Amino acid sequence: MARRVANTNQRSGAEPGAGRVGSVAKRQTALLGTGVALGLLGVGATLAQPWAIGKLIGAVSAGASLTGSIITVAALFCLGAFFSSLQSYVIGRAGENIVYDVRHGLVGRLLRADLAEFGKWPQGDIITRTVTDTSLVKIALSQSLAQLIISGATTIGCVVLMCTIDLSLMLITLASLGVASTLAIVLARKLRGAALQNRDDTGAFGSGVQRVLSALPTVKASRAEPRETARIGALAERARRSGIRVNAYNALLVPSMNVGTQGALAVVVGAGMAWVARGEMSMADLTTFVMYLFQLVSPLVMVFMAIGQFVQGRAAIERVDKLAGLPQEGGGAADAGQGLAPTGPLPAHHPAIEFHDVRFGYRRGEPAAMTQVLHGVSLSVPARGLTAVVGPSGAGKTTLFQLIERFYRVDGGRVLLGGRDVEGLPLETLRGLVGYVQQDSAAMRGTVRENLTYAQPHASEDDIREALEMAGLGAVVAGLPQGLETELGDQGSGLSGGQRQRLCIARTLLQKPAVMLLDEATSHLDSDSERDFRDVLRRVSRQCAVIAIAHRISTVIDAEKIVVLEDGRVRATGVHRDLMENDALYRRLAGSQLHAESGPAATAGDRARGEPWAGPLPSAVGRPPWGGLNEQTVRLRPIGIEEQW
Ligand SMILES: Nc1ncnc2c1ncn2[C@@H]1O[C@H](COP(=O)(O)OP(=O)(O)OP(=O)(O)O)[C@@H](O)[C@H]1O
Repeated sequence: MARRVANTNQRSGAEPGAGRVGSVAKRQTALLGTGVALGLLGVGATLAQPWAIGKLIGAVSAGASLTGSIITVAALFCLGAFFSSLQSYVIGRAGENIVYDVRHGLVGRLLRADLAEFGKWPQGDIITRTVTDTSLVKIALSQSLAQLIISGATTIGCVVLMCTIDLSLMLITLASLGVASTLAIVLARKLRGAALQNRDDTGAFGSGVQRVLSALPTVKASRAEPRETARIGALAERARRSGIRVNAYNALLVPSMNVGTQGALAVVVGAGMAWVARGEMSMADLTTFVMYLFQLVSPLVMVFMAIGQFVQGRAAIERVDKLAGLPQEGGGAADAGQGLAPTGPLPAHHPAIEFHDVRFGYRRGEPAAMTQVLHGVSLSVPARGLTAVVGPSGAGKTTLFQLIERFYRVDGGRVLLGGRDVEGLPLETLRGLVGYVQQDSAAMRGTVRENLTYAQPHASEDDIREALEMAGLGAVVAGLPQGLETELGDQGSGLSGGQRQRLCIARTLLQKPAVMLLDEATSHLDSDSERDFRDVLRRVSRQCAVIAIAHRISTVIDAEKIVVLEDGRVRATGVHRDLMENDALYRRLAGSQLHAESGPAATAGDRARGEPWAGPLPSAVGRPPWGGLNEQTVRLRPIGIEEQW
């Protein structure tokens, strides 16, 4: 019976991302409020300055004492500067807190994201959203929001005070500014669309760069540098074009306000001077009015700049919210800690792992189309000993492991660990009991020790030494310049493929799992190391259940149980000798391997016998139509090989 309709690990479908950033910003309300309050105090001091200067001019005209007026003006200047710098510090601090909270929360959600959903996102875009967009969120939610409030308050204050000085002059001013403001609002709308496009284009560029950098040796070996440079250049060009559009709207926004305010200034000074000449207005009032108009210009421009920034920031907020809305793993009763969480080894009377009629398919594309991979798989793995899974490429071997780890959920049937459905186990418990060495051994940048103790950060020195020895890596690590403290590069570069693989095996051994999953763990090992590794497997499989996916039948030839998987179905189960007798596919797999292993030996032998080796191909050798070796190439090969041809 098909119990589930979706194979993602999340329970409630896509999670709405909207509002996540907003709720993070709410935590900074107190600090932002303090910043805005300080800013408004600064606004008060600034708005009082023209009034105090008007008083000073009045005192000069009346021949009165100037001391009090001068002290007031100086005090207002100092207070304005003090509040403004304090406001700027407090708002900046709130901004940094916001970006920290957003990034911290986002990384947490990314690491707990459902793998099926996570895999749909280009990694470069994820990085752009996590690093660059979050910076824009900071600017939008702190600086521009505060600027909007403070400059808005200054503008309103100026307008009110100017109205009290001369209402007619103020109406003339507002009419001149109205045209510019309308234009600015239209421009701000266009800016938002352009900013959103530019963020997406920048994300696509980031993805393109990440894609080639993660496969640089392949790019070089395929001589694809010019092609990739052109392809990524085209992405950069798209980002450049949308960036220019953002810039153009930004460039129009502020000058359109400047032109409006300068026009207003010219009209006000002309009309005001005429009224002063007719005795309808005092010079002190006109001076104060013009000073307020000057004070109005800068905050008004700031309001529109802040709108521009906020609009760009909103585009970034939408992008970050969408990423933060990635469905999460777990979330069920078991993960909330209500499930019975077994600790320590699994009960010996239960099989370690059981698959009961498991059906599963990956979903790809939008709308999702399912490719059925497992068609009713049933198997069981004893609590101790080595169980091998063999089968042709694409048969679904790795998929079995992904379902044990609950990276994906089954569409039908059940997967049991120690007699309990993995669905009912908290993920933390499940993944603590199961050690997984992946096909592409995942080593990371960091020291050898950090890599080793990744799953067991507090492992003792004795345990580390034992795990290294068991994985056959003791001598290798001892020979490294700084031993365990030797730094490895990205993806563990600095070690050979085989050493990286053994490092990952040692890491899993250190975890002392109840079930150990080894996905082609010996593919990088040479014959001697493989023989040693078989001893390791023997030793480990006495302690726990070991399930090994093996392309090399020789690694698992003495396994207690071998499962042959073909096209997502269990085709046969047994020990090596039985399968050799009874299963044609197994015989073929084992046979082709023996053949493959004897091939290179013959070649090496031929070379060792000192057969003539013709060296590099002459440049005149033509390229056959299918791109492989041609007749001349064959003739250039050593005699032993030529005979084989
Ligand atoms: N993340 C994925 N999304 C979609 N399809 C997938 C995904 N991973 C694997 N598949 C498909 O599922 C099928 C089984 O893949 P799986 O990796 O389990 O095979 P395998 O037997 O381990 O192969 P190999 O021996 O080559 O590693 C393949 O056809 C593969 O294309």
